[in-house]
Amino acid sequence: MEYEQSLWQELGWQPDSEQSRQFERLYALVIAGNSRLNLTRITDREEFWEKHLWDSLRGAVSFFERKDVSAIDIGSGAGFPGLPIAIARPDWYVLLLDSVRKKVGFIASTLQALGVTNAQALCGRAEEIAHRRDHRESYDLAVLRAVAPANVCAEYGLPFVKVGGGAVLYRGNWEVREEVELARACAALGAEIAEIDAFELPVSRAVRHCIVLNKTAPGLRVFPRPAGLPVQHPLGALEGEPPASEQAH
Ligand SMILES: C[S@@+](CC[C@H](N)C(=O)[O-])C[C@H]1O[C@@H](n2cnc3c(N)ncnc32)[C@H](O)[C@@H]1O
Repeated sequence: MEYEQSLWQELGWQPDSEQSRQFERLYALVIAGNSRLNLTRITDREEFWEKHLWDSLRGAVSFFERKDVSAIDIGSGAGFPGLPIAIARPDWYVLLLDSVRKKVGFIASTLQALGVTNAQALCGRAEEIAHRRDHRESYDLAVLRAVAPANVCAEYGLPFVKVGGGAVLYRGNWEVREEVELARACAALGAEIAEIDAFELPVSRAVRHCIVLNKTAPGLRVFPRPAGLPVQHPLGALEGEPPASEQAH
């Protein structure tokens, strides 16, 4: 598997044989589940390795030096980026949250089939689950890929994060306007933008940005606002039409 070897070299992290086996099995399960559940448009094997496995790990790899991290993947869909992260770091705990029951069912059965015991799937909306005492400000790391505009993702994710913890927003293109809006949202949510990490995927050369947020202060209890409000009235939004790239990944 020369192709996969070169991907992992570029990431600076190598799966062991058990993790490679789990990635193979994950691919087979996603392809099998796709016909029933329409989970992803990425079905080509090499594309799956690059856009689902490599990309999922790329956003979290800078945290890999930390042990026993408690992480939450919000809007996990078929399990990305949280599932590859849970496979890569068996000492971490990863909660995979999504509001669509059939997707959460797929994640739960996949965790079982893969023998992944350090992750759980939960069905619910971020706006509701973040107010539960057992989840609020309880995680070292929140990851969100392709869920909503960045300022909305900040409102979904930061209330789950402990003070001193972080969030990674996986984005495609990145515009100045998004950064201004995100910075304004972060100011309301007790966080700051720590890093904007721009890179290209190793094969397709598609542009990606990982936006790293640091939680610096406890958040106000009003956040996240009730379901739907963060999208309808995004925190920190500037006047005028949002850029077309905001939802893109
Ligand atoms: C485009 S999919 C991305 C899935 C995955 N993160 C990925 O990158 O492949 C967005 C997912 O976010 C979920 N989602 C959107 N808003 C949500 C919310 N407020 N709470 C929980 N899940 C949400 C949707 O159900 C959907 O599965």
